[in-house]
Amino acid sequence: MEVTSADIMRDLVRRRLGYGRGARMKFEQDELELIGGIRHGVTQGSPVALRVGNSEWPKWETVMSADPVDPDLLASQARNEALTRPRPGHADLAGMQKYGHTDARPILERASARETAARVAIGVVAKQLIKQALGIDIVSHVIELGSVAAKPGVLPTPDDFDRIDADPLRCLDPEASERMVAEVDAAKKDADTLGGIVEVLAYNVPPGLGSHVQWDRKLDARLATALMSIQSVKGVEIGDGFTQARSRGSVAHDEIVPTADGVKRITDRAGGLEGGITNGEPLRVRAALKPISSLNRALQTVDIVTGEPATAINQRSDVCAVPAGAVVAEAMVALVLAEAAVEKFGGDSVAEIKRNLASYLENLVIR
Ligand SMILES: Cc1cc2nc3c(=O)[nH]c(=O)nc-3n(C[C@H](O)[C@H](O)[C@H](O)COP(=O)(O)O)c2cc1C
Ligand SMILES: C=C(O[C@@H]1CC(C(=O)O)=C[C@@H](OP(=O)(O)O)[C@H]1O)C(=O)O
Repeated sequence: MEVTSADIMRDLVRRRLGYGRGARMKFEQDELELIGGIRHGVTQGSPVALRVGNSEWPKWETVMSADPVDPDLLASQARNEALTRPRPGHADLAGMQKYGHTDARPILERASARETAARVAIGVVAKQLIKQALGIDIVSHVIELGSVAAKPGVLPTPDDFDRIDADPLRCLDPEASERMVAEVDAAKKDADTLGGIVEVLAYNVPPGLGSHVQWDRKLDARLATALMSIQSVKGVEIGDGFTQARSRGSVAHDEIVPTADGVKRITDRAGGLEGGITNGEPLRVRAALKPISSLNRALQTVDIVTGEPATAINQRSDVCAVPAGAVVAEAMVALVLAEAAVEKFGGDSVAEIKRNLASYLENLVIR
């Protein structure tokens, strides 16, 4: 299939955008290198390997050196002070306890959402596969930020893609977006941070991805794991899951009616998934991100070395990373769908997957 560094860079750039990101996003650059598996813009069937460097890395080489370094050199680097005051909400304390460190640096660098650059980059390969072989389009948007919610029930289509990206909060509702900007400004002024909710939709998903037969083959469970693995995600919703839970059965489900050539559902409250299997309706999932845990108004903690009460590590940070979280969520959904598509349709080339898909659709018991 076709995939170029320009395709991958496009999503890497999208991940860095969004109102409320910290200073790092402005001066750091993602440096992409395609290492293997792609030749002249076409995958070869061999594994695809890519590397996403950080243009700021040279400044960190001493601090993060694998081998012992001259203590005088270390001391001359301001950033090298031991980080002994773990931030509530970050991985700092749990990681220090588990791995036996008194310095949070090794924990926070590994836990950092910097890692999501790699997920977004490889997610583009997955997106290209599901687009070229199955015609699937993925779109994401921010539906809540802090206390502001976008108008409910407005679902973006692939035609809205550029409009969403042009919005500072990646929100489809311009009036809500304006209020979200104000909420980010207010949180920043108060030295505080914000979280929010993102929604990802996938269009043209064929019925039959995932399976009800085994817990670990259910596609809703696999999507939930993938989304929950994103830093700061604390809740996942499939379709209207939480609203369904508060409704009666008579208004919670998607009734099925006959059409000229098969059947259709008159609503999509289930988000395109029933029994852990895609049902042919648009796939719709949500992820809730908690507020960033590095606050300028630092929270109470304990200094791990002295045992004394302290205020948490306070360093430059995002006020809100929800729009970036939406782009990462797109990548995770694409990776899960690509895996499920290859399981279901097999094939060693795009043409073969297409043939297998066409034959499956043609032979569906009920269309
Ligand atoms: C795109 C993105 C950017 C983030 N930026 C920050 C940040 O600047 N400061 C921070 O403390 N946490 C940030 N986080 C969240 C932390 O990485 C996360 O809270 C931490 O790794 C602990 O994991 P958990 O929240 O999933 O438990 C960010 C998360 C995402 C998805
Ligand atoms: C570097 C990125 O995000 C980082 C994710 C992150 C965290 O704790 O998750 C904390 C911040 O970095 P630091 O506290 O080290 O300055 C973000 O800038 C990135 O997204 O490329």
